[in-house]
Amino acid sequence: MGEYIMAIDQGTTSSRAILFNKKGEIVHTAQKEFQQYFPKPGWVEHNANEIWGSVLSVIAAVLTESGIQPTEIDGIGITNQRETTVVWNKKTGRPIYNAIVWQSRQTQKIVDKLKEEDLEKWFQQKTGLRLDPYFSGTKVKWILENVEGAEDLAKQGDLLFGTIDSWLIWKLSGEKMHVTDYSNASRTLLFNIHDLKWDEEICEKLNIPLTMLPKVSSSSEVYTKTDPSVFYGAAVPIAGAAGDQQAALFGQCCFDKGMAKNTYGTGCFMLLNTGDTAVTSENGLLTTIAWGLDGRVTYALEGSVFVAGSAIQWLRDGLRMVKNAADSESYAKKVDSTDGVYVVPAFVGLGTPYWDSDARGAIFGLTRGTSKEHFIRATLESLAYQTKDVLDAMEQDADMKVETLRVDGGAVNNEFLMQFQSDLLQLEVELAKLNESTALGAAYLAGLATGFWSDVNKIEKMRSSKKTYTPEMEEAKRVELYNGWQKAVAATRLFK
Ligand SMILES: Nc1ncnc2c1ncn2[C@@H]1O[C@H](COP(=O)(O)OP(=O)(O)O)[C@@H](O)[C@H]1O
Ligand SMILES: O=P(O)(O)OC[C@H](O)CO
Repeated sequence: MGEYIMAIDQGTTSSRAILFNKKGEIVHTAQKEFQQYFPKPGWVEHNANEIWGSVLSVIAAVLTESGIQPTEIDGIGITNQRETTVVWNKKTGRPIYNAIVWQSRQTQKIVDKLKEEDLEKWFQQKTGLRLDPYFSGTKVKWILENVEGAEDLAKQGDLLFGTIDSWLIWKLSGEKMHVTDYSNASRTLLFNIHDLKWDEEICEKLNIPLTMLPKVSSSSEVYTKTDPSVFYGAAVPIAGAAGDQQAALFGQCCFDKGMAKNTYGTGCFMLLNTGDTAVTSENGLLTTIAWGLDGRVTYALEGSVFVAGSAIQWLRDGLRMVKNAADSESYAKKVDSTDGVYVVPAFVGLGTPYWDSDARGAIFGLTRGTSKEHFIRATLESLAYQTKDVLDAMEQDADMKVETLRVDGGAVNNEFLMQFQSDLLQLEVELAKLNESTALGAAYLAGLATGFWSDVNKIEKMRSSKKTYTPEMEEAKRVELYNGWQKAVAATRLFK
Protein backbone atom coordinates (compact mmCIF):
# COMPACT_ATOMS: atom_id res chain seq x y z
CA MET A 1 0.00 0.00 0.00
CA GLY A 2 1.25 3.47 -0.93
CA GLU A 3 1.83 6.18 1.66
CA TYR A 4 -0.09 8.95 -0.07
CA ILE A 5 -3.27 9.82 -1.91
CA MET A 6 -3.12 12.32 -4.75
CA ALA A 7 -6.06 14.67 -5.30
CA ILE A 8 -6.33 16.38 -8.65
CA ASP A 9 -8.47 19.50 -8.29
CA GLN A 10 -9.28 20.80 -11.75
CA GLY A 11 -10.90 24.21 -11.15
CA THR A 12 -12.23 26.97 -13.38
CA THR A 13 -9.04 29.01 -13.39
CA SER A 14 -6.33 26.58 -12.29
CA SER A 15 -5.43 22.94 -11.85
CA ARG A 16 -3.86 21.60 -8.68
CA ALA A 17 -2.32 18.36 -7.54
CA ILE A 18 -2.23 17.80 -3.79
CA LEU A 19 -0.65 14.93 -1.89
CA PHE A 20 -2.25 13.83 1.38
CA ASN A 21 -0.83 11.49 4.01
CA LYS A 22 -2.68 8.96 6.15
CA LYS A 23 -3.63 11.61 8.70
CA GLY A 24 -5.38 13.61 5.98
CA GLU A 25 -2.67 16.28 6.09
CA ILE A 26 -1.32 18.05 3.05
CA VAL A 27 2.20 16.96 2.20
CA HIS A 28 2.71 18.99 -0.94
CA THR A 29 0.74 21.08 -3.47
CA ALA A 30 1.38 22.26 -7.01
CA GLN A 31 -0.84 24.65 -8.97
CA LYS A 32 -1.00 25.97 -12.51
CA GLU A 33 -3.32 28.49 -14.09
CA PHE A 34 -4.47 28.15 -17.66
CA GLN A 35 -5.95 30.39 -20.32
CA GLN A 36 -9.58 31.56 -20.32
CA TYR A 37 -11.15 32.25 -23.72
CA PHE A 38 -14.01 34.69 -24.24
CA PRO A 39 -14.81 34.37 -27.97
CA LYS A 40 -17.99 36.49 -27.74
CA PRO A 41 -19.72 38.47 -24.98
CA GLY A 42 -21.04 36.02 -22.40
CA TRP A 43 -19.12 33.04 -23.81
CA VAL A 44 -16.45 31.32 -21.72
CA GLU A 45 -14.33 28.50 -23.08
CA HIS A 46 -11.26 26.46 -22.17
CA ASN A 47 -8.97 24.40 -24.35
CA ALA A 48 -9.38 20.83 -23.06
CA ASN A 49 -5.86 19.93 -24.17
CA GLU A 50 -4.48 22.88 -22.22
CA ILE A 51 -6.38 21.65 -19.18
CA TRP A 52 -4.85 18.22 -19.68
CA GLY A 53 -1.40 19.82 -20.06
CA SER A 54 -1.87 21.79 -16.83
CA VAL A 55 -2.88 18.62 -15.00
CA LEU A 56 0.17 16.75 -16.31
CA SER A 57 2.42 19.60 -15.27
CA VAL A 58 1.07 19.82 -11.69
CA ILE A 59 1.39 16.05 -11.32
CA ALA A 60 5.03 16.33 -12.43
CA ALA A 61 5.64 19.33 -10.15
CA VAL A 62 4.10 17.80 -7.04
CA LEU A 63 6.10 14.59 -7.49
CA THR A 64 9.40 16.29 -8.32
CA GLU A 65 9.18 18.96 -5.63
CA SER A 66 8.14 16.52 -2.89
CA GLY A 67 10.55 13.80 -3.97
CA ILE A 68 7.70 11.28 -3.66
CA GLN A 69 7.73 8.43 -6.16
CA PRO A 70 4.62 7.68 -8.28
CA THR A 71 4.70 4.14 -6.88
CA GLU A 72 4.22 5.55 -3.37
CA ILE A 73 0.77 6.82 -4.34
CA ASP A 74 -2.02 4.57 -3.26
CA GLY A 75 -4.76 6.13 -5.34
CA ILE A 76 -5.88 9.23 -7.20
CA GLY A 77 -9.07 11.18 -6.56
CA ILE A 78 -10.34 13.67 -9.10
CA THR A 79 -12.49 16.68 -8.39
CA ASN A 80 -13.46 19.20 -11.00
CA GLN A 81 -15.19 22.37 -12.07
CA ARG A 82 -18.62 20.99 -12.85
CA GLU A 83 -20.85 21.16 -15.94
CA THR A 84 -17.97 22.23 -18.20
CA THR A 85 -18.40 20.19 -21.35
CA VAL A 86 -15.87 18.43 -23.55
CA VAL A 87 -16.77 16.55 -26.74
CA TRP A 88 -13.97 14.58 -28.34
CA ASN A 89 -13.39 12.13 -31.15
CA LYS A 90 -12.57 8.74 -29.69
CA LYS A 91 -10.59 7.71 -32.77
CA THR A 92 -8.27 10.71 -32.88
CA GLY A 93 -8.42 11.50 -29.17
CA ARG A 94 -8.93 15.16 -30.05
CA PRO A 95 -11.66 17.46 -28.75
CA ILE A 96 -13.79 18.71 -31.63
CA TYR A 97 -14.40 22.10 -29.97
CA ASN A 98 -13.17 24.04 -26.96
CA ALA A 99 -14.57 22.97 -23.59
CA ILE A 100 -17.66 25.11 -22.96
CA VAL A 101 -17.36 26.37 -19.41
CA TRP A 102 -20.18 26.27 -16.84
CA GLN A 103 -20.31 30.09 -16.79
CA SER A 104 -20.86 30.37 -20.56
CA ARG A 105 -24.16 31.69 -21.82
CA GLN A 106 -23.79 30.60 -25.46
CA THR A 107 -26.65 28.13 -25.26
CA GLN A 108 -29.19 30.70 -24.07
CA LYS A 109 -31.22 30.41 -27.30
CA ILE A 110 -31.50 26.64 -26.99
CA VAL A 111 -32.63 27.10 -23.39
CA ASP A 112 -35.18 29.78 -24.34
CA LYS A 113 -36.69 27.47 -26.93
CA LEU A 114 -37.06 24.65 -24.41
CA LYS A 115 -38.70 27.10 -22.00
CA GLU A 116 -41.12 28.19 -24.71
CA GLU A 117 -42.10 24.55 -25.05
CA ASP A 118 -42.93 24.68 -21.35
CA LEU A 119 -40.42 21.97 -20.47
CA GLU A 120 -38.94 23.53 -17.33
CA LYS A 121 -40.91 21.33 -14.92
CA TRP A 122 -40.30 18.24 -17.05
CA PHE A 123 -36.55 18.76 -16.83
CA GLN A 124 -36.70 19.60 -13.12
CA GLN A 125 -38.67 16.47 -12.28
CA LYS A 126 -36.18 14.23 -14.03
CA THR A 127 -32.86 15.96 -13.37
CA GLY A 128 -33.41 18.16 -10.30
CA LEU A 129 -32.01 21.11 -12.30
CA ARG A 130 -33.37 24.24 -13.93
CA LEU A 131 -33.41 25.10 -17.59
CA ASP A 132 -30.30 27.26 -17.71
CA PRO A 133 -27.21 27.43 -19.94
CA TYR A 134 -25.19 26.57 -16.78
CA PHE A 135 -25.69 22.81 -17.25
CA SER A 136 -23.95 20.52 -19.76
CA GLY A 137 -26.87 19.18 -21.83
CA THR A 138 -27.49 22.25 -23.96
CA LYS A 139 -23.73 22.73 -24.35
CA VAL A 140 -23.41 19.27 -25.92
CA LYS A 141 -26.32 20.08 -28.23
CA TRP A 142 -24.68 23.37 -29.20
CA ILE A 143 -21.39 21.66 -30.09
CA LEU A 144 -23.16 19.02 -32.19
CA GLU A 145 -25.13 21.70 -34.04
CA ASN A 146 -22.28 24.15 -34.55
CA VAL A 147 -19.24 22.04 -35.38
CA GLU A 148 -19.25 20.91 -38.98
CA GLY A 149 -19.82 17.19 -39.36
CA ALA A 150 -20.29 16.66 -35.63
CA GLU A 151 -23.85 15.32 -35.84
CA ASP A 152 -22.80 12.65 -38.35
CA LEU A 153 -19.78 11.66 -36.29
CA ALA A 154 -21.98 11.45 -33.21
CA LYS A 155 -24.50 9.23 -35.03
CA GLN A 156 -21.65 6.93 -36.14
CA GLY A 157 -20.63 6.58 -32.48
CA ASP A 158 -17.28 8.32 -32.93
CA LEU A 159 -17.82 11.14 -30.44
CA LEU A 160 -17.63 11.06 -26.67
CA PHE A 161 -18.96 13.59 -24.19
CA GLY A 162 -17.55 14.11 -20.76
CA THR A 163 -17.36 16.59 -17.94
CA ILE A 164 -13.76 17.34 -16.93
CA ASP A 165 -13.50 14.31 -14.62
CA SER A 166 -14.35 12.01 -17.57
CA TRP A 167 -11.92 13.77 -19.86
CA LEU A 168 -9.09 13.44 -17.33
CA ILE A 169 -9.80 9.81 -16.50
CA TRP A 170 -9.89 9.02 -20.21
CA LYS A 171 -6.53 10.73 -20.72
CA LEU A 172 -4.90 9.32 -17.58
CA SER A 173 -5.96 5.78 -18.47
CA GLY A 174 -4.27 6.01 -21.85
CA GLU A 175 -7.48 6.95 -23.69
CA LYS A 176 -9.38 3.88 -22.61
CA MET A 177 -11.85 4.48 -19.82
CA HIS A 178 -14.95 6.61 -20.46
CA VAL A 179 -16.58 7.01 -17.07
CA THR A 180 -18.03 9.63 -14.72
CA ASP A 181 -19.50 9.57 -11.22
CA TYR A 182 -23.05 10.24 -10.02
CA SER A 183 -22.28 13.73 -8.71
CA ASN A 184 -20.94 14.93 -12.04
CA ALA A 185 -23.64 13.15 -14.05
CA SER A 186 -26.26 14.92 -11.96
CA ARG A 187 -25.05 18.30 -13.32
CA THR A 188 -25.51 17.49 -16.99
CA LEU A 189 -29.29 17.93 -17.41
CA LEU A 190 -29.18 14.51 -19.10
CA PHE A 191 -29.21 12.28 -16.03
CA ASN A 192 -32.32 11.03 -14.29
CA ILE A 193 -31.46 11.44 -10.61
CA HIS A 194 -34.27 9.11 -9.51
CA ASP A 195 -33.68 6.19 -11.90
CA LEU A 196 -29.90 6.79 -11.75
CA LYS A 197 -29.64 6.43 -15.54
CA TRP A 198 -29.08 8.69 -18.51
CA ASP A 199 -32.58 9.84 -19.41
CA GLU A 200 -33.41 8.54 -22.88
CA GLU A 201 -36.31 10.94 -23.39
CA ILE A 202 -34.16 13.95 -22.60
CA CYS A 203 -31.32 12.73 -24.81
CA GLU A 204 -33.80 12.23 -27.63
CA LYS A 205 -35.25 15.71 -27.08
CA LEU A 206 -31.79 17.26 -27.25
CA ASN A 207 -30.68 14.97 -30.07
CA ILE A 208 -27.75 13.55 -28.14
CA PRO A 209 -26.92 9.91 -28.97
CA LEU A 210 -26.61 7.72 -25.88
CA THR A 211 -23.37 6.29 -27.30
CA MET A 212 -21.66 9.60 -26.50
CA LEU A 213 -22.29 9.33 -22.79
CA PRO A 214 -19.90 7.89 -20.19
CA LYS A 215 -20.64 4.99 -17.91
CA VAL A 216 -21.88 6.34 -14.59
CA SER A 217 -20.21 4.88 -11.51
CA SER A 218 -20.08 5.56 -7.82
CA SER A 219 -17.84 8.37 -6.55
CA SER A 220 -15.52 5.96 -4.75
CA GLU A 221 -14.29 2.91 -6.62
CA VAL A 222 -11.31 1.91 -8.72
CA TYR A 223 -12.42 2.97 -12.20
CA THR A 224 -9.13 2.14 -13.87
CA LYS A 225 -5.39 2.59 -13.43
CA THR A 226 -3.10 5.23 -14.83
CA ASP A 227 -1.27 4.33 -17.99
CA PRO A 228 2.39 4.02 -16.89
CA SER A 229 3.49 5.89 -20.00
CA VAL A 230 1.44 8.84 -18.77
CA PHE A 231 2.03 8.58 -15.02
CA TYR A 232 5.80 8.32 -14.79
CA GLY A 233 6.00 4.53 -14.98
CA ALA A 234 3.32 3.69 -12.42
CA ALA A 235 -0.13 2.12 -12.78
CA VAL A 236 -1.92 3.93 -9.95
CA PRO A 237 -5.62 3.28 -9.24
CA ILE A 238 -7.90 6.17 -10.16
CA ALA A 239 -10.29 5.56 -7.35
CA GLY A 240 -12.49 8.58 -6.69
CA ALA A 241 -14.30 11.34 -8.56
CA ALA A 242 -16.77 14.05 -7.59
CA GLY A 243 -17.78 17.52 -8.70
CA ASP A 244 -15.91 20.13 -6.68
CA GLN A 245 -18.82 21.35 -4.55
CA GLN A 246 -19.93 17.83 -3.70
CA ALA A 247 -16.33 16.89 -2.93
CA ALA A 248 -16.18 19.86 -0.53
CA LEU A 249 -19.33 18.57 1.22
CA PHE A 250 -17.58 15.21 1.61
CA GLY A 251 -14.29 16.83 2.65
CA GLN A 252 -16.20 18.75 5.35
CA CYS A 253 -17.49 15.37 6.60
CA CYS A 254 -21.12 16.40 6.11
CA PHE A 255 -21.99 12.71 5.90
CA ASP A 256 -25.39 12.88 7.57
CA LYS A 257 -28.74 14.28 6.58
CA GLY A 258 -29.15 17.89 7.74
CA MET A 259 -25.45 18.77 7.52
CA ALA A 260 -24.47 21.70 5.30
CA LYS A 261 -21.41 23.48 4.01
CA ASN A 262 -20.91 26.81 2.31
CA THR A 263 -17.86 27.58 0.18
CA TYR A 264 -16.94 31.27 -0.04
CA GLY A 265 -14.90 31.59 -3.22
CA THR A 266 -15.55 33.70 -6.32
CA GLY A 267 -19.19 32.81 -5.73
CA CYS A 268 -20.76 30.88 -2.86
CA PHE A 269 -22.01 27.34 -3.17
CA MET A 270 -24.06 25.90 -0.34
CA LEU A 271 -24.97 22.23 -0.18
CA LEU A 272 -27.25 20.52 2.30
CA ASN A 273 -27.14 16.74 2.67
CA THR A 274 -30.72 15.44 2.35
CA GLY A 275 -29.82 11.76 2.72
CA ASP A 276 -31.78 9.25 0.64
CA THR A 277 -34.36 11.85 -0.38
CA ALA A 278 -34.18 13.87 -3.57
CA VAL A 279 -36.04 16.96 -2.29
CA THR A 280 -37.83 18.90 -5.02
CA SER A 281 -37.27 22.60 -4.52
CA GLU A 282 -40.04 25.18 -4.52
CA ASN A 283 -37.55 27.96 -3.81
CA GLY A 284 -35.10 27.97 -6.68
CA LEU A 285 -32.63 25.42 -5.33
CA LEU A 286 -31.12 22.59 -7.32
CA THR A 287 -31.55 18.96 -6.39
CA THR A 288 -28.33 17.15 -6.97
CA ILE A 289 -26.47 13.96 -6.15
CA ALA A 290 -23.86 14.50 -3.47
CA TRP A 291 -22.09 11.20 -4.06
CA GLY A 292 -22.52 7.53 -4.70
CA LEU A 293 -20.85 5.41 -2.04
CA ASP A 294 -21.16 1.82 -0.86
CA GLY A 295 -24.01 0.99 -3.22
CA ARG A 296 -26.25 3.98 -2.47
CA VAL A 297 -26.49 7.59 -3.48
CA THR A 298 -26.82 10.56 -1.16
CA TYR A 299 -28.77 13.58 -2.37
CA ALA A 300 -28.24 17.26 -1.65
CA LEU A 301 -29.95 20.59 -2.16
CA GLU A 302 -27.71 23.24 -3.63
CA GLY A 303 -27.92 27.01 -3.75
CA SER A 304 -25.54 29.32 -5.56
CA VAL A 305 -24.59 32.93 -5.06
CA PHE A 306 -22.93 34.19 -8.23
CA VAL A 307 -20.98 37.11 -6.79
CA ALA A 308 -19.29 36.70 -3.40
CA GLY A 309 -15.48 36.89 -3.21
CA SER A 310 -15.55 38.51 -6.64
CA ALA A 311 -17.34 41.51 -5.04
CA ILE A 312 -14.22 41.92 -2.90
CA GLN A 313 -12.09 41.64 -6.06
CA TRP A 314 -14.25 44.41 -7.48
CA LEU A 315 -13.45 46.59 -4.43
CA ARG A 316 -9.78 45.84 -5.09
CA ASP A 317 -9.49 45.99 -8.89
CA GLY A 318 -12.52 47.98 -10.05
CA LEU A 319 -12.88 50.59 -7.32
CA ARG A 320 -9.31 50.39 -5.95
CA MET A 321 -10.67 50.76 -2.43
CA VAL A 322 -8.48 48.01 -0.94
CA LYS A 323 -4.99 46.78 -1.80
CA ASN A 324 -5.89 43.15 -1.22
CA ALA A 325 -8.94 41.15 -0.23
CA ALA A 326 -7.76 40.67 3.35
CA ASP A 327 -7.62 44.47 3.91
CA SER A 328 -11.40 44.62 3.60
CA GLU A 329 -11.58 43.29 7.15
CA SER A 330 -9.71 46.11 8.86
CA TYR A 331 -11.72 48.73 6.95
CA ALA A 332 -15.00 47.04 7.90
CA LYS A 333 -14.02 46.96 11.56
CA LYS A 334 -13.25 50.69 11.64
CA VAL A 335 -16.99 51.44 11.68
CA ASP A 336 -19.73 50.06 13.92
CA SER A 337 -22.19 49.53 11.12
CA THR A 338 -22.72 50.35 7.45
CA ASP A 339 -24.82 53.32 8.60
CA GLY A 340 -27.74 52.05 6.53
CA VAL A 341 -25.79 51.33 3.34
CA TYR A 342 -26.57 48.15 1.38
CA VAL A 343 -24.60 46.88 -1.60
CA VAL A 344 -26.46 44.34 -3.75
CA PRO A 345 -23.74 42.87 -5.99
CA ALA A 346 -26.05 41.51 -8.70
CA PHE A 347 -23.34 42.04 -11.33
CA VAL A 348 -24.41 39.01 -13.35
CA GLY A 349 -27.98 38.78 -12.09
CA LEU A 350 -29.09 37.08 -8.89
CA GLY A 351 -28.86 33.32 -8.25
CA THR A 352 -30.72 31.34 -5.61
CA PRO A 353 -33.50 31.94 -4.63
CA TYR A 354 -34.25 34.71 -7.16
CA TRP A 355 -32.78 33.40 -10.44
CA ASP A 356 -33.11 36.85 -11.91
CA SER A 357 -30.60 37.06 -14.73
CA ASP A 358 -31.63 40.61 -15.68
CA ALA A 359 -30.99 42.16 -12.27
CA ARG A 360 -27.91 44.39 -12.00
CA GLY A 361 -25.92 45.63 -9.01
CA ALA A 362 -27.19 48.48 -6.85
CA ILE A 363 -26.24 50.53 -3.80
CA PHE A 364 -28.75 51.95 -1.32
CA GLY A 365 -28.78 54.23 1.68
CA LEU A 366 -25.99 56.67 0.77
CA THR A 367 -25.75 59.90 2.77
CA ARG A 368 -23.22 62.70 2.89
CA GLY A 369 -21.71 60.82 5.83
CA THR A 370 -21.11 57.57 3.92
CA SER A 371 -17.43 56.65 3.98
CA LYS A 372 -15.26 54.15 2.19
CA GLU A 373 -15.35 52.03 5.37
CA HIS A 374 -19.15 51.87 5.31
CA PHE A 375 -19.05 50.91 1.67
CA ILE A 376 -16.50 48.13 2.15
CA ARG A 377 -18.38 46.81 5.16
CA ALA A 378 -21.64 46.78 3.19
CA THR A 379 -19.98 44.84 0.38
CA LEU A 380 -18.67 42.23 2.81
CA GLU A 381 -22.04 41.99 4.51
CA SER A 382 -23.65 41.27 1.15
CA LEU A 383 -21.91 37.88 1.11
CA ALA A 384 -23.56 37.02 4.41
CA TYR A 385 -27.01 38.32 3.38
CA GLN A 386 -26.94 36.33 0.15
CA THR A 387 -25.94 33.24 2.12
CA LYS A 388 -28.89 33.77 4.46
CA ASP A 389 -31.24 34.00 1.47
CA VAL A 390 -29.97 30.60 0.34
CA LEU A 391 -30.05 28.92 3.74
CA ASP A 392 -33.60 30.12 4.45
CA ALA A 393 -34.74 28.70 1.11
CA MET A 394 -33.02 25.41 1.89
CA GLU A 395 -34.48 24.97 5.31
CA GLN A 396 -37.92 25.68 3.95
CA ASP A 397 -37.58 23.22 1.05
CA ALA A 398 -36.02 20.46 3.11
CA ASP A 399 -38.24 21.16 6.12
CA MET A 400 -35.27 20.86 8.44
CA LYS A 401 -33.10 23.11 10.56
CA VAL A 402 -29.37 23.24 9.97
CA GLU A 403 -27.51 23.31 13.27
CA THR A 404 -24.03 24.28 12.23
CA LEU A 405 -22.79 25.71 8.96
CA ARG A 406 -19.38 24.34 7.98
CA VAL A 407 -17.50 26.80 5.83
CA ASP A 408 -14.47 26.91 3.56
CA GLY A 409 -13.03 28.93 0.68
CA GLY A 410 -10.84 32.03 0.47
CA ALA A 411 -13.15 34.50 2.22
CA VAL A 412 -13.53 32.46 5.44
CA ASN A 413 -10.27 34.01 6.60
CA ASN A 414 -12.21 37.23 7.12
CA GLU A 415 -13.15 37.16 10.80
CA PHE A 416 -15.50 40.11 10.51
CA LEU A 417 -17.45 38.37 7.77
CA MET A 418 -17.66 35.05 9.61
CA GLN A 419 -18.87 36.67 12.84
CA PHE A 420 -21.46 38.68 10.92
CA GLN A 421 -22.52 35.48 9.13
CA SER A 422 -23.01 33.67 12.41
CA ASP A 423 -24.97 36.65 13.83
CA LEU A 424 -27.21 36.87 10.81
CA LEU A 425 -27.94 33.15 10.59
CA GLN A 426 -28.09 32.69 14.36
CA LEU A 427 -26.01 29.62 13.78
CA GLU A 428 -22.61 28.29 14.65
CA VAL A 429 -20.27 28.85 11.73
CA GLU A 430 -17.42 26.39 11.81
CA LEU A 431 -14.11 26.57 9.95
CA ALA A 432 -12.34 23.28 9.40
CA LYS A 433 -8.67 23.13 10.33
CA LEU A 434 -7.87 22.35 6.73
CA ASN A 435 -9.46 24.85 4.35
CA GLU A 436 -8.86 22.56 1.33
CA SER A 437 -12.18 20.71 1.68
CA THR A 438 -12.59 20.09 -2.04
CA ALA A 439 -9.28 18.32 -2.56
CA LEU A 440 -9.64 16.55 0.75
CA GLY A 441 -13.05 15.22 -0.29
CA ALA A 442 -11.61 13.81 -3.50
CA ALA A 443 -8.73 12.24 -1.57
CA TYR A 444 -11.13 10.69 0.95
CA LEU A 445 -13.28 9.20 -1.82
CA ALA A 446 -10.21 7.65 -3.48
CA GLY A 447 -8.69 6.50 -0.19
CA LEU A 448 -11.92 4.79 0.88
CA ALA A 449 -11.95 2.84 -2.39
CA THR A 450 -8.35 1.61 -2.11
CA GLY A 451 -8.58 0.83 1.61
CA PHE A 452 -6.13 3.62 2.49
CA TRP A 453 -8.82 4.74 4.95
CA SER A 454 -11.11 2.01 6.25
CA ASP A 455 -14.42 3.87 6.57
CA VAL A 456 -16.07 7.26 7.01
CA ASN A 457 -15.93 6.98 10.81
CA LYS A 458 -12.17 6.88 10.61
CA ILE A 459 -12.25 9.96 8.39
CA GLU A 460 -14.61 11.81 10.70
CA LYS A 461 -12.23 11.28 13.60
CA MET A 462 -9.45 13.03 11.69
CA ARG A 463 -11.53 16.18 11.27
CA SER A 464 -10.96 19.09 13.59
CA SER A 465 -12.18 22.65 13.50
CA LYS A 466 -9.97 25.71 13.46
CA LYS A 467 -12.51 28.12 14.83
CA THR A 468 -16.22 28.27 15.57
CA TYR A 469 -18.15 31.54 15.48
CA THR A 470 -21.26 31.78 17.65
CA PRO A 471 -24.06 34.34 17.31
CA GLU A 472 -23.69 37.49 19.41
CA MET A 473 -26.07 39.99 17.82
CA GLU A 474 -29.33 41.03 19.44
CA GLU A 475 -32.40 39.60 17.74
CA ALA A 476 -34.04 42.99 17.07
CA LYS A 477 -30.91 44.27 15.38
CA ARG A 478 -30.63 41.15 13.23
CA VAL A 479 -34.22 41.41 12.07
CA GLU A 480 -33.83 45.11 11.28
CA LEU A 481 -30.68 44.53 9.24
CA TYR A 482 -32.12 41.64 7.26
CA ASN A 483 -35.33 43.54 6.56
CA GLY A 484 -33.20 46.29 5.07
CA TRP A 485 -31.44 43.78 2.83
CA GLN A 486 -34.73 42.34 1.62
CA LYS A 487 -35.95 45.83 0.72
CA ALA A 488 -32.68 46.54 -1.11
CA VAL A 489 -33.01 43.32 -3.16
CA ALA A 490 -36.63 44.08 -4.01
CA ALA A 491 -35.70 47.59 -5.14
CA THR A 492 -32.74 46.27 -7.17
CA ARG A 493 -35.03 43.95 -9.07
CA LEU A 494 -37.36 46.79 -10.03
CA PHE A 495 -34.58 48.62 -11.86
CA LYS A 496 -34.28 46.93 -15.26
N1 LIG B 1 -9.76 37.91 3.74
C1 LIG B 1 -10.66 37.95 2.77
N2 LIG B 1 -11.80 38.65 2.91
C2 LIG B 1 -12.74 38.67 1.95
N3 LIG B 1 -12.63 38.00 0.79
C3 LIG B 1 -11.53 37.29 0.58
C4 LIG B 1 -10.48 37.23 1.55
N4 LIG B 1 -9.51 36.42 1.06
C5 LIG B 1 -9.93 36.02 -0.16
N5 LIG B 1 -11.14 36.54 -0.46
C6 LIG B 1 -11.92 36.33 -1.68
O1 LIG B 1 -12.03 34.93 -1.88
C7 LIG B 1 -11.91 34.59 -3.25
C8 LIG B 1 -10.84 33.53 -3.40
O2 LIG B 1 -11.23 32.38 -2.77
P1 LIG B 1 -10.99 30.92 -3.42
O3 LIG B 1 -11.61 29.94 -2.50
O4 LIG B 1 -9.54 30.80 -3.74
O5 LIG B 1 -11.88 31.12 -4.74
P2 LIG B 1 -12.06 30.29 -6.11
O6 LIG B 1 -11.77 28.85 -5.78
O7 LIG B 1 -13.48 30.56 -6.49
O8 LIG B 1 -11.08 30.90 -7.07
C9 LIG B 1 -11.56 35.84 -3.99
O9 LIG B 1 -12.69 36.25 -4.73
C10 LIG B 1 -11.22 36.86 -2.90
O10 LIG B 1 -11.68 38.15 -3.23
O1 LIG C 1 -13.97 25.73 -10.18
P1 LIG C 1 -14.81 26.47 -9.17
O2 LIG C 1 -14.32 26.33 -7.77
O3 LIG C 1 -15.04 27.89 -9.59
O4 LIG C 1 -16.27 25.74 -9.13
C1 LIG C 1 -17.13 25.79 -10.18
C2 LIG C 1 -18.39 25.00 -9.92
O5 LIG C 1 -18.15 23.63 -9.86
C3 LIG C 1 -19.40 25.31 -10.97
O6 LIG C 1 -20.58 24.59 -10.77
